[in-house]
Amino acid sequence: MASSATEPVKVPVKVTVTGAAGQIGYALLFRIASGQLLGADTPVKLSLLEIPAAVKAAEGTAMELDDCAFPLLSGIEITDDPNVAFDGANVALLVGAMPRKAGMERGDLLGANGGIFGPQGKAINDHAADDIKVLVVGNPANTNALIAQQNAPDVPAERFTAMTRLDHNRALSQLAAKLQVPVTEIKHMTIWGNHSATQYPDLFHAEVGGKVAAEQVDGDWLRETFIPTVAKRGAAIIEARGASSAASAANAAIDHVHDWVNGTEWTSAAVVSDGSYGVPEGLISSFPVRAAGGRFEIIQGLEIDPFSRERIDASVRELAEERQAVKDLGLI
Ligand SMILES: NC(=O)c1ccc[n+]([C@@H]2O[C@H](COP(=O)([O-])OP(=O)(O)OC[C@H]3O[C@@H](n4cnc5c(N)ncnc54)[C@H](O)[C@@H]3O)[C@@H](O)[C@H]2O)c1
Ligand SMILES: O=C(O)C[C@H](O)C(=O)O
Repeated sequence: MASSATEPVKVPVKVTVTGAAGQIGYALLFRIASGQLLGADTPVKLSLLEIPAAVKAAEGTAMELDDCAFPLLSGIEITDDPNVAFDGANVALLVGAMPRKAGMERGDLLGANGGIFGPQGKAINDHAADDIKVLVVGNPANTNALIAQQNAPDVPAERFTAMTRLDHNRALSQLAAKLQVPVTEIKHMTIWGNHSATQYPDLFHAEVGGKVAAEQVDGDWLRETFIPTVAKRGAAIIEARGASSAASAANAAIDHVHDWVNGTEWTSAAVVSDGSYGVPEGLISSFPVRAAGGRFEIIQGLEIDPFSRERIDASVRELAEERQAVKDLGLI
């Protein structure tokens, strides 16, 4: 329907998706185009970045996107050149990277994937729109985000984030099943640290029915079942599916950016540390965050008990080691 003279016509938001021909890309693009990322009144222009060998497959996905006749989709471009893909981008979803195979940890991918994120960070620095927001999904996500951010010195560091929303959603689901409550009853869930097996899903600040979640489950379940189930869920999915999570990862990416843009009282996201909670400045670590006015802000003032302190410190130590490793590789 044509808009009337009095209706403001919204300029399409340019959303760049890397790894567009991959598994997550396939689960993600249709949801972005349907309005689930930015809202039902925001037109989007998709920019798909792929390696040359996968451009044809991305073209096939674009044909399918066309065939959906999404009212909000104002255009699709496909390229293997990051400088083109990020030109004028408002939102960048950095998905394109190799997934791990059974028996690997996500950090084992640093050598294979780290090199992707420096050039992409530079292209974002040189070409993206002033309001660019970046979510890194490709693993190891926190340190890849750090590499991109360090290669984009002109972009405010806070615009670079990494995805721990899948871990957050997994934690909600596991706790809801244990307590036999709807996920909507759970408030203030938090993932701290790295998107890795050292991550710390925290039930000492989570609340169910207004009461601390950790007090509603037994300590053994919390330590021996809940934490490892959430932290190792990615490996369990790989074991079961023979491929890494895709639709749930795409869903988490939608949740992350949707809440970043539209606001939320409390979620988990890996953001650049300002030193809060003893996390060394500059590391991209998961925190409890709120979002307002298009900005994430680390929720302050939480008391950290000794058990949680130890877990957070262990995950943050791993992030510091990964930062050192990419320094040694000359990636930052
Ligand atoms: N943070 C999370 O919670 C989370 C969750 C699931 C998966 N992941 C990670 O997301 C990444 C993608 O997973 P997938 O299942 O979609 O993998 P996939 O192998 O199906 O797709 C990856 C795609 O990226 C493309 N690609 C590779 N290098 C590229 C580059 N330089 N520029 C653009 N595209 C490039 C490949 O051609 C491929 O099409 C993996 O690293 C995986 O481990 C992260
Ligand atoms: O675990 C993986 O390697 C994929 C992804 O990071 C996940 O958490 O499912």
